[in-house]
Amino acid sequence: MLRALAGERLPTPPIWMMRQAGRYLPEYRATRAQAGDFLSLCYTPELAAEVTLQPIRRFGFDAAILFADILLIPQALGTDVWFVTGEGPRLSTVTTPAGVAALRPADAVHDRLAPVYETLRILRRELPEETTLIGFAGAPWTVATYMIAGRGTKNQGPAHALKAADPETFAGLIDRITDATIEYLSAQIEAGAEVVKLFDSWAGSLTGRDFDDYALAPARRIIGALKARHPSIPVIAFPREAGERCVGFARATGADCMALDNSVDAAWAAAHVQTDGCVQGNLAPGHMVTGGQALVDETRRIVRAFSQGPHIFNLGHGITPDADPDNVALMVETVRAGA
Ligand SMILES: Cc1c2[nH]c(c1CCC(=O)O)Cc1[nH]c(c(CCC(=O)O)c1C)Cc1[nH]c(c(CCC(=O)O)c1C)Cc1[nH]c(c(C)c1CCC(=O)O)C2
Repeated sequence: MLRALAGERLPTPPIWMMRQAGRYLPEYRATRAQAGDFLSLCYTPELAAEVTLQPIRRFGFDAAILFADILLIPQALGTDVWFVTGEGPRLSTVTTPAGVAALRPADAVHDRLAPVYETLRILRRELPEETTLIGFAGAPWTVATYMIAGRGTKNQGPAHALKAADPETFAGLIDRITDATIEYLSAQIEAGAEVVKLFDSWAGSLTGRDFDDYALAPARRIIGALKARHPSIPVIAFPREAGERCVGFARATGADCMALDNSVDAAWAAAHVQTDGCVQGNLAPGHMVTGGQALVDETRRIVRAFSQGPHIFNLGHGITPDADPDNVALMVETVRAGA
C-alpha cells in the first residue's frame, strides 16, 4: 500500500474497502450491540479497535481504516451529534456568525477526540506489520453540509443556501473546520496513522468557483499543513463525484492519491488522473450485493485499466449493509489472482 502511494506500479494492487468494518459483518453487529450505540462504539477504543480488525482477520486486506466517523469533528467543536436508528445523523445546526464564533478553537478538539487517538495506538500494536493503518477526516465542505443542515441532505440545499445568503459566515465555518481538521489529522498521525484520507463525499455538488474555493482550497490548506509537519505521510483525497474536476486535483492540492468513485470510467481516469500519481477505486459497491460473474469481470476490468501505473483496489463508495461477505471474499480473491 505504501509503495503504491509512493508511485510504484505493482504486479498486484493492494486492496482495502471503504466501510470495511460495518453492518454487513455479523461480528460487527455483535460488537456494536455490546457498545450500545454507534457513537459509543466510536468512543470506546478497545471496541473501535476490535471492529477495525475484524475485516483484516476475515479478508486479509492490505490496509485497516480507523473506525470512527467524520461527524466526530463537529462534536469536538461543540455541536450536539446523535444518530437516529434507520435514519442517520442529527446535529445541532450552525448557521449564524454567533454560531461560528461559539465553536471551540481548533486546539481544543483533542480532549474529546482522545479516545480516537487511543484506538490508533491500540491498532498500531495489534495490526500485522504488513497492514497499513489509515486515519481519516471529513473534508470541510462535507462536514459543513451536516453542520448547517443538522442532518444528511440529498443535494446539500441548506449549505448552498447559506453560502449564497451569507458567504462570510459560510466561509468562516469552512475555515474553522479546516483548522480543526489539520489538528485532528496531525494528532492521528502522531498516534500511529501511516496514511490519512480526506472524505469529501459531497464535493460533486460544488461547481465552478465554488469547487475551487470550498473543495480544492481547503484540501490544499489541510494537505499543505500536514506535509509541513509530517512530510513522509501520504494523503488520499476523495472528492466524490467531482468527475472532470479530478483531473489535476492531486497536483493542485498536494495529495498523493486520488480516490475515484464509481461514476468515473476507469480507462478515462487511467489516461487523465493516474498520470499524476496513485489512484484508488473504483468498483461499484452494488457488486458486493449481487456478486457472480459480473463482479469478477468488473473487478478484472478495473485492475487491467489501472495496471500501467500505481493503483490501490477499492470500491467507489462504502459497502452497504445488505452486502454479502462472500462477495467481498470473491473480490479479494479475484484481485490477488491477477487480471
Ligand atoms: C458522509 C459520511 C459519514 N461518515 C463517513 C462519511 C464519508 C464517507 C461516505 O460518503 O460514506 C465516513 C465514515 N464512516 C465510518 C467510517 C469508518 C471507516 C470505514 O470502515 O470506512 C468512515 C470513514 C463508519 C460508519 N459511520 C456510520 C456507520 C453505520 C453505523 C451503524 O453501525 O449503525 C458506520 C459503520 C454512520 C454514518 N455516518 C455518516 C452517515 C451519513 C451515517 C449514517 C448512514 C449509515 O448508516 O450508513 C456520516
